[in-house]
Amino acid sequence: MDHTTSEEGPAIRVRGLRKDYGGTTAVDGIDLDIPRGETFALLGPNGAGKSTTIEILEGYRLRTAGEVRVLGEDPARGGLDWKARLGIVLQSATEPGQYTVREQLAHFARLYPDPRDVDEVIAAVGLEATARTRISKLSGGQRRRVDVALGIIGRPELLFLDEPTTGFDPEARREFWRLIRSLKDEGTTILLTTHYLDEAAQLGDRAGVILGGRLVDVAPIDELGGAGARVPLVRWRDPDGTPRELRAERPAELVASIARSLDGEPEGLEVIRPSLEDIYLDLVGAAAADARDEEGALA
Ligand SMILES: Nc1ncnc2c1ncn2[C@@H]1O[C@H](COP(=O)(O)OP(=O)(O)OP(=O)(O)O)[C@@H](O)[C@H]1O
Repeated sequence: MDHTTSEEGPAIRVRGLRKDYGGTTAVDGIDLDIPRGETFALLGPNGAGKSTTIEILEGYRLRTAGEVRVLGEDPARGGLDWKARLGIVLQSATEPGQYTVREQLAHFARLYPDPRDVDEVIAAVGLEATARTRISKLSGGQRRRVDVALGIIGRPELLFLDEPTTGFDPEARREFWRLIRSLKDEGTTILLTTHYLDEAAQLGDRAGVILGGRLVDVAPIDELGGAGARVPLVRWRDPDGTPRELRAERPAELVASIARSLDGEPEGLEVIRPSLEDIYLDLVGAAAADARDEEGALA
């Protein structure tokens, strides 16, 4: 289904967003635009402010300050028509009720104007074998699939996924990725938080790294951390055992010159291409060091 609507502007527009919980500032001045049709991965360590941000966008939490538009509406005032255009998978799992998987989905499907077919959704999340099982009898990972199914049953224009695959086994995670790609192909805009960097790399068009309530980087997935972050690292040991490492744009040339200078095979040779996880950890480490320097300067 084509989700293009006559509305102008991005799916999500955030300016100067702030959220204080008593004396704690959880979100500290975020600016972000997410165009329609994009899959955006919000990354950051525990307590960084991801869920708070996403819950404000969903209309679940009120902001302290800033401007927010989600599908053209202020989430603090969004009505039922607006809510029906969103799909939400919260971080905390569904309360297991009396109902079977199929009953629960059929019930929720009736709340939306143009729901997906219940059996199609059950198949998409791989719950055919447990469709007639009470949710309370499912495993943690199976319940999480029910959460995802409930998030997409209403054919949302914008889907929020807060750590959707926590508790999934590797095969289920791959099935879930296929499902998300098919939603993406239909034009669904997706905002995802995850601690699995491979998931962000697989699904995200762009990612943002949030730390201490601030966005410290926003970029296309394969440009996160800047060009320098992707330069391969060559490691080896000198004949006396001293560990050596150098970054090299052209690692083959460097390895050849090391081999020539040693007149043989370098000990412990490794050429490492930084993964998204390495780049993310470097970014978070560098931003935490900057924050400590700032605090030190103010003290
Ligand atoms: N209801 C609340 N009352 C008070 N403080 C809160 C509340 N919810 C979150 N916080 C605080 O706000 C900060 C951001 O929390 P948030 O849940 O948004 O982080 P997160 O990035 O989603 O973390 P995680 O990866 O662990 O889910 C944390 O310091 C947290 O302790």
